Amino acid sequence: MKMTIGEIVKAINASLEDQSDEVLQTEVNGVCFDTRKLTPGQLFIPLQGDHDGHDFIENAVKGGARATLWGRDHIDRLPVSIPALVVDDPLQAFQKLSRYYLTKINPRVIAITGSNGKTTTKDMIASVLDDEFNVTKTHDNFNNEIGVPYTILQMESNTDFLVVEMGMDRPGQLDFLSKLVSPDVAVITMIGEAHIEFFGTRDKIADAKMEITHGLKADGYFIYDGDEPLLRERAESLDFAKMTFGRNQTNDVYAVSTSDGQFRTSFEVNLWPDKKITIPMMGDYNVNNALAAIAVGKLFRIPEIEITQKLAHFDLTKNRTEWLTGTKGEKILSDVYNSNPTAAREVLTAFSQTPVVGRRIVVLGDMLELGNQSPQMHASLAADIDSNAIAAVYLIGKDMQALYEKLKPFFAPENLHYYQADQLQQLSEDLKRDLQPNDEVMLKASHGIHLEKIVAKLTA
Ligand SMILES: CC(=O)N[C@H]1[C@@H](OP(=O)(O)OP(=O)(O)OC[C@H]2O[C@@H](n3ccc(=O)[nH]c3=O)[C@H](O)[C@@H]2O)O[C@H](CO)[C@@H](O)[C@@H]1O[C@H](C)C(=O)N[C@@H](C)C(=O)N[C@H](CCC(=O)N[C@@H](CCC[C@@H](N)C(=O)O)C(=O)O)C(=O)O
Ligand SMILES: Nc1ncnc2c1ncn2[C@@H]1O[C@H](COP(=O)(O)OP(=O)(O)OP(=O)(O)O)[C@@H](O)[C@H]1O
Ligand SMILES: C[C@@H](N)C(=O)N[C@H](C)C(=O)O
Repeated sequence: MKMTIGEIVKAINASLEDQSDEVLQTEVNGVCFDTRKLTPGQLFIPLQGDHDGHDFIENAVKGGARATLWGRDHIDRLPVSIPALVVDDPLQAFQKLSRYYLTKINPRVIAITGSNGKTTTKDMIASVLDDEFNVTKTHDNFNNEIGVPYTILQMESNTDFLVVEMGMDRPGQLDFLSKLVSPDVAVITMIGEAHIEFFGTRDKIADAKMEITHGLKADGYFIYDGDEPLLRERAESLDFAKMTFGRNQTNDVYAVSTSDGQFRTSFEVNLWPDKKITIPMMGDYNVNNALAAIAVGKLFRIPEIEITQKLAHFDLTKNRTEWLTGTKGEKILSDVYNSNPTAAREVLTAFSQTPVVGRRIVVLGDMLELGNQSPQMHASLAADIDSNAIAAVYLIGKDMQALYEKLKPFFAPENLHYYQADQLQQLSEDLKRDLQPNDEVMLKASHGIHLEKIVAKLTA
């Protein structure tokens, strides 16, 4: 992104003391809200976290910030060494600037949400489009009221498509994000139980997910999991053009056959009979993510051969069904970015079918934000852990105790381990000790449990 300070001042209606041409014509080359990642020439945006971003202005200046937004309630500490664009609320100004920039660049916008599969589907869609078009996509998991404006402001001036992931954990959030980006295409991958603590039922999660259509352009497309009744019944009342994907043959795009592999999954799709499509990852559920990407590719007339090739090779964001090798040579399936019952069940099913020379070992951490249903939801995973397929289980977190109790009758004590949430270090040491070169170990937990620290130790 390149904009002059004068353009930014106008776009967000900021106050600026020094209105000299020299200042107004100064160009910034990006935005940053974390001085630890700031590069010279950027506009610093002080946001509120546990600390106040305004407290890091000296770091911003040292880091080469060319200008900064500045909250009016901090006017007593107005910086003088770099232009300070004074606004009522830096976050709202950040969002307003992103809206202005989006309108200026005017790409086609594909917005993706869903309880699971957002990041994977986003990566697949971006890959399918990026030969024919200039694509900017969400990086990492930057999918909320900060992450989406940040993604918008990453666009270059020649961006044709913005492929943006949208997350939510409260009603109203997707309404805001959808109206911020005015998508040409809105995609819902599926409805699970993520963040059900704040909704109570999957029905209410579906209502919140449907908010992604609130900003959809009148001639836009709504693409969704047609096998999900909660989405089908809500889509019926919408006037938008629609495309469905899934396994039922009533869908516009459906998988005809699938074959699961450890490192790749193949399937055929109704659009191109007898043509095998391969994705470089395990998990039958990822076929659905690929079907959504195929629907988008078809919508924008990407040739079938190109869609197939791009799905076979795309850069999946880390910590999602990612195979790694441990220091002893053991195979590690790292799926540690987040977890919820549907996602955990899907990965356990896929992992239990992988070919293995040694033992299959499962490491599961708490699934957060499930509310008062959480213990039962944790215990329910016992149905997906077959002691004939899984040799040993390691569980960590308060609610994983419910699963631990459920599994006791099926595993010898030496093969069933339970750890309190603050015993991550002990779990790590025990796994380091117990894992053997021929083992395969899968790890999955909510972000807040930080199993990525264990993956780092096992692969260091
Ligand atoms: C505001 C901010 O930057 N927060 C990030 C910060 O949090 P923290 O409270 O630790 O900030 P600090 O108190 O340290 O600092 C305050 C600000 O000052 C900046 N700063 C600090 C030190 C310094 O030396 N220089 C500085 O400039 C600092 O950058 C702050 O701005 O750090 C955390 C750890 O890195 C970040 O996690 C935190 O990021 C917040 C959470 C955030 O929203 N980041 C977005 C870019 C984002 O999209 N993050 C996603 C997570 C999104 C998510 O959880 N999505 C959910 C659903 C959506 C729910 C939504 N309501 C929500 O809660 O987010 C999902 O299910 O996907 C990500 O990173 O994964
Ligand atoms: N279509 C799907 N159906 C069910 N589970 C899925 C699906 N796609 C992915 N998953 C599971 O969800 C995990 C996270 O995938 P991904 O990061 O793509 O989803 P996400 O919606 O971005 O998740 P989060 O909101 O936690 O970032 C995967 O590793 C897998 O366990
Ligand atoms: C940050 C919050 N929206 C989130 O993603 N919570 C999950 C459940 C976690 O922290 O693991």
